[in-house]
Amino acid sequence: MSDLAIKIENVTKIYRLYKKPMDRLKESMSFFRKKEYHHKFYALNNINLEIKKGDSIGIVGKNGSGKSTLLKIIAGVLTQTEGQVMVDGKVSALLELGTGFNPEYTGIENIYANGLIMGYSKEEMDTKLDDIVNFAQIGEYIDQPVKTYSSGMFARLAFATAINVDPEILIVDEVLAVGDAKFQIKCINKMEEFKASGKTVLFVSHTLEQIKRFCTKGVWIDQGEMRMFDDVTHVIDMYESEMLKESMAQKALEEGNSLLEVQELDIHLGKIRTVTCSSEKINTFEDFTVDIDYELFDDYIADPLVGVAFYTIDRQYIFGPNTYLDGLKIPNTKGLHHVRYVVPRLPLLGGKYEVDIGLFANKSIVNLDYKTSAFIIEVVADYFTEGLVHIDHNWEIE
Ligand SMILES: Nc1ncnc2c1ncn2[C@@H]1O[C@H](COP(=O)(O)OP(=O)(O)OP(=O)(O)O)[C@@H](O)[C@H]1O
Repeated sequence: MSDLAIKIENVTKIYRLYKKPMDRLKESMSFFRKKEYHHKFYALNNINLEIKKGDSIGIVGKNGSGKSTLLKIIAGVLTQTEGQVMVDGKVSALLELGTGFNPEYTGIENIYANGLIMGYSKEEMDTKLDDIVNFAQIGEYIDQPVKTYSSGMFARLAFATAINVDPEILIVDEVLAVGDAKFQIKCINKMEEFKASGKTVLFVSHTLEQIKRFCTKGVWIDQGEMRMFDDVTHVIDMYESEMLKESMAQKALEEGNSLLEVQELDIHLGKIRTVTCSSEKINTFEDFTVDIDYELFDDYIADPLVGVAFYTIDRQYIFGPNTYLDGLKIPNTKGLHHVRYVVPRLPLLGGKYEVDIGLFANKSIVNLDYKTSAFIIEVVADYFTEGLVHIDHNWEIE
């Protein structure tokens, strides 16, 4: 666990859903024959995740996909049905508005109550109180019961409390959307400070730009399952492209296409057919090529592009050029096409590297096909040095 802040193993959360309230009662009364009146709903299904200390993780997914459920389980306010969650460090969680606050208590009383839950004494909270109250800036409302607060005031108090109690792990679930723009900027700045001091942040937001700017890694939860855990830009790109595909399919449905046609449109716009690299074992500074055959199934595909991305074995992103960024137009007509990616004098140093291949449309917004780790290359370096890539250089001596 030493460099891990959070480890989640095979976590599943099941809710029992009953058609009628009466069914719940009937089930509890059926002692002997144990008849079941519910069906199981998997809010999370077998999630595995390792989050390193200092990581800032953005969690995305459609409404109801399980993001808040995951955060609540990590924060310890909800128990998983199956699996293990290990958390190393003090957690401060800003969950849905209202969680963790007593509506009858005043702002001040809630600040102390929250501190107590996190394991701080009254004396310790006395020293933090001024920072919290100054950050929240809700004036004399701080002495009123929180049930009288507007949602914006509530968000201010919740954020001020969570960030000023010195947690090692900060969990922020969408609450920033509630505050006004000025307060949002203040919160993001505070979160940046928090991140810069090497602490761990988990952040759910439907504002993808916010996640892209703030987080280093992304998690995509889809119908309770983990679709992706990778470099944040990659996750957001794939997520956005899927959302766009879905809205294109929805539009086509609304325009009267049959479901079959829509499914065709959704799935079969294009496909990577074959990927062949010049050699899977290669020396540093050797020429390296990748031949990619792709097929398009329609003539109207706008601005297709092919990308190649290099990753380390533990998925650190190294380099990911694509034909569009390099100013090259590739064939966009129906049929089979071929592009060759050429690297003269491969500058990678010794080690194994994963290579992803992607086929996109609309200047990389629509993901047509993506092969994560299409192949792995082993690079042998005669050149004796350390690191990932060789950077051309000279030494000069006066
Ligand atoms: N107490 C509960 N009983 C039954 N189902 C529940 C309960 N709590 C949550 N769910 C269901 O679990 C699923 C996941 O909910 P969750 O709140 O984690 O989604 P989310 O990704 O955070 O959504 P949003 O983006 O809308 O906040 C949803 O379908 C929700 O209806």
